[in-house]
Amino acid sequence: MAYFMQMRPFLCRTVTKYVGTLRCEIRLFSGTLSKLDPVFSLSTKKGYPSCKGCLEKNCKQNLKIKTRKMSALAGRDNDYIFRQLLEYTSFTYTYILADPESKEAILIDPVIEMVNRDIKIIEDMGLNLKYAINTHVHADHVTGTGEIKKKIPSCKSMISKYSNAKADVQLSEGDKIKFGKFELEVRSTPGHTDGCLTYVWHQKNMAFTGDAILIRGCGRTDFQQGNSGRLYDSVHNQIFSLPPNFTLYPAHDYTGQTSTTVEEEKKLNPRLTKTKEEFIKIMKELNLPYPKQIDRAVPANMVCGMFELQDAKK
Ligand SMILES: N[C@@H](CCC(=O)N[C@@H](CSS)C(=O)NCC(=O)O)C(=O)O
Repeated sequence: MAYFMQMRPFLCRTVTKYVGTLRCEIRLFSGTLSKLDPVFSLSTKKGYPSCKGCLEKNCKQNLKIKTRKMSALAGRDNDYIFRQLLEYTSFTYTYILADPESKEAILIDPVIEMVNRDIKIIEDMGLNLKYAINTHVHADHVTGTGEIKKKIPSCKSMISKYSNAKADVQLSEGDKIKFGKFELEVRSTPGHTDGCLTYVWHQKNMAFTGDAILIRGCGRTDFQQGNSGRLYDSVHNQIFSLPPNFTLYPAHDYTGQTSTTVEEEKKLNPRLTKTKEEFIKIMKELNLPYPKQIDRAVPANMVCGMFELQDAKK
Protein backbone atom coordinates (compact mmCIF):
# COMPACT_ATOMS: atom_id res chain seq x y z
CA MET A 1 0.00 0.00 0.00
CA ALA A 2 1.39 3.41 -0.91
CA TYR A 3 0.23 6.66 0.61
CA PHE A 4 0.89 10.13 -0.66
CA MET A 5 0.03 13.14 1.45
CA GLN A 6 0.98 16.75 1.04
CA MET A 7 1.19 18.88 4.15
CA ARG A 8 2.07 22.44 4.88
CA PRO A 9 5.57 22.91 6.26
CA PHE A 10 4.57 24.10 9.71
CA LEU A 11 2.57 20.98 10.49
CA CYS A 12 5.27 19.03 12.28
CA ARG A 13 2.76 17.60 14.73
CA THR A 14 0.58 16.32 11.93
CA VAL A 15 3.54 14.59 10.32
CA THR A 16 4.39 12.96 13.62
CA LYS A 17 0.80 11.82 14.11
CA TYR A 18 0.68 10.19 10.68
CA VAL A 19 4.02 8.53 11.09
CA GLY A 20 2.59 7.04 14.28
CA THR A 21 -0.82 5.98 12.95
CA LEU A 22 0.22 4.53 9.61
CA ARG A 23 3.13 2.42 10.91
CA CYS A 24 4.86 2.12 7.58
CA GLU A 25 7.74 3.66 5.71
CA ILE A 26 7.13 7.38 5.32
CA ARG A 27 8.90 9.43 2.69
CA LEU A 28 8.73 13.10 3.46
CA PHE A 29 9.31 15.37 0.49
CA SER A 30 10.22 18.73 1.86
CA GLY A 31 11.74 22.01 0.97
CA THR A 32 11.79 23.15 4.58
CA LEU A 33 14.55 21.19 6.23
CA SER A 34 17.18 22.58 3.96
CA LYS A 35 16.51 25.49 1.66
CA LEU A 36 16.43 23.59 -1.64
CA ASP A 37 14.73 20.37 -2.58
CA PRO A 38 15.99 17.31 -0.78
CA VAL A 39 13.72 14.33 -0.27
CA PHE A 40 13.70 12.73 3.16
CA SER A 41 12.88 9.13 3.82
CA LEU A 42 11.67 8.31 7.31
CA SER A 43 11.75 4.61 7.94
CA THR A 44 9.46 3.70 10.81
CA LYS A 45 8.80 0.08 9.99
CA LYS A 46 10.05 -1.11 13.34
CA GLY A 47 7.74 0.96 15.48
CA TYR A 48 6.67 4.43 16.39
CA PRO A 49 9.04 7.32 15.95
CA SER A 50 9.71 9.46 18.96
CA CYS A 51 9.61 12.87 17.31
CA LYS A 52 7.82 15.26 19.67
CA GLY A 53 8.75 18.71 18.51
CA CYS A 54 9.95 20.57 15.50
CA LEU A 55 11.00 18.44 12.53
CA GLU A 56 13.93 20.67 11.82
CA LYS A 57 15.44 20.32 15.29
CA ASN A 58 14.57 16.78 16.29
CA CYS A 59 13.65 14.56 13.39
CA LYS A 60 17.09 14.27 11.93
CA GLN A 61 18.20 12.42 15.06
CA ASN A 62 15.00 10.65 16.07
CA LEU A 63 13.81 9.47 12.67
CA LYS A 64 17.13 8.88 10.93
CA ILE A 65 16.31 11.02 7.93
CA LYS A 66 18.12 10.03 4.77
CA THR A 67 18.37 12.62 2.05
CA ARG A 68 17.73 11.85 -1.61
CA LYS A 69 17.61 13.98 -4.71
CA MET A 70 14.31 15.33 -6.06
CA SER A 71 14.95 13.19 -9.16
CA ALA A 72 13.37 10.37 -7.15
CA LEU A 73 10.10 11.92 -8.31
CA ALA A 74 10.98 11.89 -11.99
CA GLY A 75 9.44 8.52 -12.85
CA ARG A 76 5.96 9.39 -11.66
CA ASP A 77 2.96 8.69 -13.83
CA ASN A 78 2.36 11.59 -16.23
CA ASP A 79 -0.54 10.39 -18.35
CA TYR A 80 -2.89 12.69 -16.45
CA ILE A 81 -2.91 16.18 -14.99
CA PHE A 82 -4.04 16.74 -11.42
CA ARG A 83 -3.81 19.99 -9.48
CA GLN A 84 -5.17 20.66 -6.01
CA LEU A 85 -5.55 24.39 -5.39
CA LEU A 86 -6.44 26.19 -2.16
CA GLU A 87 -8.65 29.20 -1.55
CA TYR A 88 -7.37 30.38 1.80
CA THR A 89 -10.35 32.34 3.21
CA SER A 90 -12.88 29.51 3.21
CA PHE A 91 -10.17 26.81 2.97
CA THR A 92 -11.80 25.40 -0.13
CA TYR A 93 -9.98 23.05 -2.47
CA THR A 94 -10.44 23.38 -6.21
CA TYR A 95 -9.24 20.58 -8.46
CA ILE A 96 -8.08 20.69 -12.07
CA LEU A 97 -8.13 17.31 -13.81
CA ALA A 98 -7.07 16.90 -17.41
CA ASP A 99 -6.00 14.52 -20.13
CA PRO A 100 -2.66 15.82 -21.48
CA GLU A 101 -3.19 14.14 -24.87
CA SER A 102 -6.58 15.57 -25.81
CA LYS A 103 -6.04 18.63 -23.55
CA GLU A 104 -9.60 18.32 -22.23
CA ALA A 105 -9.87 19.56 -18.65
CA ILE A 106 -12.44 19.89 -15.88
CA LEU A 107 -12.53 22.02 -12.74
CA ILE A 108 -14.15 20.84 -9.52
CA ASP A 109 -15.39 23.43 -7.01
CA PRO A 110 -13.88 26.67 -8.29
CA VAL A 111 -14.21 29.71 -5.98
CA ILE A 112 -15.22 33.08 -7.43
CA GLU A 113 -12.27 35.00 -5.96
CA MET A 114 -9.76 32.56 -7.50
CA VAL A 115 -11.14 32.32 -11.03
CA ASN A 116 -8.29 34.33 -12.59
CA ARG A 117 -5.72 32.04 -10.97
CA ASP A 118 -7.54 28.92 -12.18
CA ILE A 119 -7.94 30.19 -15.74
CA LYS A 120 -4.28 31.22 -15.90
CA ILE A 121 -3.18 27.73 -14.90
CA ILE A 122 -5.49 26.20 -17.50
CA GLU A 123 -4.21 28.57 -20.20
CA ASP A 124 -0.56 28.12 -19.19
CA MET A 125 -0.96 24.37 -19.65
CA GLY A 126 -2.75 24.82 -22.98
CA LEU A 127 -5.87 23.05 -21.71
CA ASN A 128 -9.42 23.26 -23.00
CA LEU A 129 -11.82 23.59 -20.07
CA LYS A 130 -14.87 21.46 -20.79
CA TYR A 131 -16.77 21.57 -17.50
CA ALA A 132 -16.82 23.64 -14.29
CA ILE A 133 -18.39 21.35 -11.73
CA ASN A 134 -19.76 21.84 -8.21
CA THR A 135 -19.94 19.07 -5.66
CA HIS A 136 -22.95 20.85 -4.10
CA VAL A 137 -24.53 24.23 -3.31
CA HIS A 138 -21.81 25.57 -1.03
CA ALA A 139 -22.75 27.76 1.94
CA ASP A 140 -19.35 29.27 2.74
CA HIS A 141 -18.18 30.73 -0.58
CA VAL A 142 -19.55 31.70 -3.97
CA THR A 143 -18.78 29.23 -6.73
CA GLY A 144 -16.54 30.37 -9.58
CA THR A 145 -18.56 28.59 -12.26
CA GLY A 146 -20.52 31.71 -13.32
CA GLU A 147 -17.36 33.83 -13.74
CA ILE A 148 -15.63 31.02 -15.59
CA LYS A 149 -18.51 30.74 -18.04
CA LYS A 150 -18.26 34.47 -18.73
CA LYS A 151 -14.56 34.10 -19.56
CA ILE A 152 -14.77 30.71 -21.31
CA PRO A 153 -18.26 30.55 -22.87
CA SER A 154 -17.77 27.03 -24.24
CA CYS A 155 -17.34 25.69 -20.69
CA LYS A 156 -20.46 24.09 -19.23
CA SER A 157 -21.45 24.30 -15.56
CA MET A 158 -22.57 21.18 -13.72
CA ILE A 159 -24.33 20.50 -10.42
CA SER A 160 -26.61 17.83 -9.00
CA LYS A 161 -30.20 17.78 -10.19
CA TYR A 162 -31.14 16.93 -6.59
CA SER A 163 -29.89 20.39 -5.52
CA ASN A 164 -32.56 22.18 -7.61
CA ALA A 165 -29.84 24.64 -8.59
CA LYS A 166 -29.49 26.01 -12.12
CA ALA A 167 -26.62 24.84 -14.34
CA ASP A 168 -26.01 23.84 -17.94
CA VAL A 169 -25.94 20.17 -16.94
CA GLN A 170 -27.83 18.69 -14.01
CA LEU A 171 -26.16 15.49 -12.86
CA SER A 172 -27.76 12.34 -11.45
CA GLU A 173 -26.50 9.20 -9.72
CA GLY A 174 -24.56 7.02 -12.16
CA ASP A 175 -23.87 9.73 -14.76
CA LYS A 176 -20.41 9.84 -16.31
CA ILE A 177 -18.41 13.03 -16.87
CA LYS A 178 -16.01 12.51 -19.77
CA PHE A 179 -12.82 14.46 -20.44
CA GLY A 180 -10.40 13.05 -23.01
CA LYS A 181 -9.64 9.42 -22.24
CA PHE A 182 -10.93 9.81 -18.69
CA GLU A 183 -14.31 9.78 -16.97
CA LEU A 184 -15.71 10.44 -13.51
CA GLU A 185 -18.58 8.44 -12.09
CA VAL A 186 -21.23 10.53 -10.32
CA ARG A 187 -22.34 9.18 -6.94
CA SER A 188 -25.10 10.79 -4.93
CA THR A 189 -23.95 11.40 -1.33
CA PRO A 190 -26.67 13.51 0.34
CA GLY A 191 -26.74 14.46 4.02
CA HIS A 192 -24.72 17.70 4.21
CA THR A 193 -27.13 18.96 1.52
CA ASP A 194 -29.63 17.07 -0.66
CA GLY A 195 -27.56 17.63 -3.77
CA CYS A 196 -24.13 16.55 -2.55
CA LEU A 197 -22.26 14.49 -5.14
CA THR A 198 -19.03 12.53 -4.97
CA TYR A 199 -17.07 12.18 -8.20
CA VAL A 200 -15.15 8.93 -8.54
CA TRP A 201 -12.15 8.72 -10.86
CA HIS A 202 -11.81 4.94 -11.06
CA GLN A 203 -8.96 5.11 -13.57
CA LYS A 204 -6.81 6.93 -11.00
CA ASN A 205 -8.19 5.49 -7.72
CA MET A 206 -9.42 8.87 -6.55
CA ALA A 207 -12.70 10.35 -5.36
CA PHE A 208 -13.69 13.98 -4.89
CA THR A 209 -16.03 13.96 -1.95
CA GLY A 210 -17.12 17.58 -1.53
CA ASP A 211 -18.29 18.01 2.06
CA ALA A 212 -19.70 14.49 2.48
CA ILE A 213 -16.52 13.29 4.12
CA LEU A 214 -13.66 15.54 5.22
CA ILE A 215 -10.26 14.37 6.50
CA ARG A 216 -11.10 12.91 9.92
CA GLY A 217 -14.42 14.74 9.77
CA CYS A 218 -17.50 15.31 7.64
CA GLY A 219 -19.81 18.05 6.46
CA ARG A 220 -22.11 19.61 9.04
CA THR A 221 -25.80 18.79 8.91
CA ASP A 222 -27.42 21.72 10.71
CA PHE A 223 -28.63 23.83 7.76
CA GLN A 224 -29.72 23.67 4.11
CA GLN A 225 -31.15 20.13 3.91
CA GLY A 226 -28.73 18.67 6.44
CA ASN A 227 -29.61 15.20 7.70
CA SER A 228 -27.11 13.22 9.78
CA GLY A 229 -28.68 9.81 9.22
CA ARG A 230 -28.62 10.34 5.46
CA LEU A 231 -25.02 11.51 5.56
CA TYR A 232 -23.98 8.42 7.54
CA ASP A 233 -25.64 6.13 4.97
CA SER A 234 -24.15 8.07 2.06
CA VAL A 235 -20.60 7.78 3.36
CA HIS A 236 -20.92 4.12 4.34
CA ASN A 237 -22.69 3.01 1.15
CA GLN A 238 -21.17 5.24 -1.49
CA ILE A 239 -17.66 6.12 -0.26
CA PHE A 240 -16.57 3.42 2.18
CA SER A 241 -17.62 0.85 -0.44
CA LEU A 242 -14.77 2.05 -2.69
CA PRO A 243 -11.49 0.07 -2.60
CA PRO A 244 -9.39 0.89 0.49
CA ASN A 245 -6.55 2.42 -1.50
CA PHE A 246 -8.71 5.09 -3.13
CA THR A 247 -7.48 8.58 -2.27
CA LEU A 248 -10.20 10.94 -1.10
CA TYR A 249 -10.00 14.62 -1.92
CA PRO A 250 -12.42 16.79 0.08
CA ALA A 251 -13.77 20.27 -0.65
CA HIS A 252 -12.21 21.69 2.54
CA ASP A 253 -9.66 21.10 5.19
CA TYR A 254 -9.17 23.36 8.19
CA THR A 255 -6.02 21.70 9.56
CA GLY A 256 -3.63 21.95 6.60
CA GLN A 257 -4.13 18.41 5.31
CA THR A 258 -4.84 17.69 1.68
CA SER A 259 -6.10 14.14 1.18
CA THR A 260 -6.91 10.88 2.88
CA THR A 261 -7.84 7.34 1.83
CA VAL A 262 -10.87 5.12 2.21
CA GLU A 263 -8.82 2.80 4.42
CA GLU A 264 -7.72 5.59 6.76
CA GLU A 265 -11.17 7.08 7.19
CA LYS A 266 -12.78 3.68 7.79
CA LYS A 267 -10.29 3.19 10.63
CA LEU A 268 -9.69 6.69 11.95
CA ASN A 269 -12.60 9.02 11.22
CA PRO A 270 -13.73 10.07 14.70
CA ARG A 271 -17.36 10.52 13.62
CA LEU A 272 -17.98 7.97 10.90
CA THR A 273 -16.43 4.99 12.67
CA LYS A 274 -19.18 5.26 15.29
CA THR A 275 -22.65 3.68 15.13
CA LYS A 276 -25.30 5.60 13.25
CA GLU A 277 -27.01 6.61 16.52
CA GLU A 278 -23.74 7.85 18.01
CA PHE A 279 -22.97 9.74 14.80
CA ILE A 280 -26.34 11.49 14.85
CA LYS A 281 -25.72 12.56 18.47
CA ILE A 282 -22.22 13.87 17.66
CA MET A 283 -23.55 15.90 14.76
CA LYS A 284 -26.39 17.33 16.86
CA GLU A 285 -23.91 18.53 19.45
CA LEU A 286 -21.34 20.14 17.10
CA ASN A 287 -22.63 23.70 17.69
CA LEU A 288 -20.56 25.27 14.93
CA PRO A 289 -21.01 28.96 14.09
CA TYR A 290 -22.70 29.59 10.74
CA PRO A 291 -20.33 30.20 7.80
CA LYS A 292 -19.66 33.92 7.49
CA GLN A 293 -20.68 34.13 3.83
CA ILE A 294 -23.81 31.95 4.01
CA ASP A 295 -26.34 34.70 3.18
CA ARG A 296 -24.44 35.72 0.05
CA ALA A 297 -23.24 32.26 -0.98
CA VAL A 298 -26.37 30.10 -0.98
CA PRO A 299 -28.54 32.30 -3.25
CA ALA A 300 -25.61 32.86 -5.63
CA ASN A 301 -24.79 29.17 -5.75
CA MET A 302 -28.40 28.21 -6.51
CA VAL A 303 -27.73 29.83 -9.88
CA CYS A 304 -24.16 28.45 -10.11
CA GLY A 305 -22.66 31.88 -9.39
CA MET A 306 -24.46 33.46 -12.37
CA PHE A 307 -26.29 35.89 -10.08
CA GLU A 308 -25.00 39.04 -11.78
CA LEU A 309 -26.21 37.77 -15.14
CA GLN A 310 -29.59 36.94 -13.61
CA ASP A 311 -29.84 40.49 -12.20
CA ALA A 312 -28.92 41.98 -15.58
CA LYS A 313 -31.80 40.09 -17.26
CA LYS A 314 -34.41 41.57 -14.89
N1 LIG B 1 -15.82 28.95 9.47
C1 LIG B 1 -16.16 28.70 8.11
C2 LIG B 1 -17.21 27.62 8.00
C3 LIG B 1 -16.74 26.30 8.51
C4 LIG B 1 -17.80 25.24 8.24
O1 LIG B 1 -18.89 25.31 8.78
N2 LIG B 1 -17.51 24.30 7.34
C5 LIG B 1 -18.49 23.39 6.84
C6 LIG B 1 -18.25 23.15 5.38
S1 LIG B 1 -18.54 24.62 4.49
S2 LIG B 1 -20.50 24.82 4.68
C7 LIG B 1 -18.51 22.07 7.56
O2 LIG B 1 -19.28 21.24 7.20
N3 LIG B 1 -17.71 21.89 8.60
C8 LIG B 1 -17.69 20.67 9.32
C9 LIG B 1 -16.82 20.75 10.53
O3 LIG B 1 -16.84 19.80 11.29
O4 LIG B 1 -16.11 21.76 10.68
C10 LIG B 1 -16.72 29.96 7.46
O5 LIG B 1 -17.11 30.89 8.15
O6 LIG B 1 -16.80 29.94 6.23
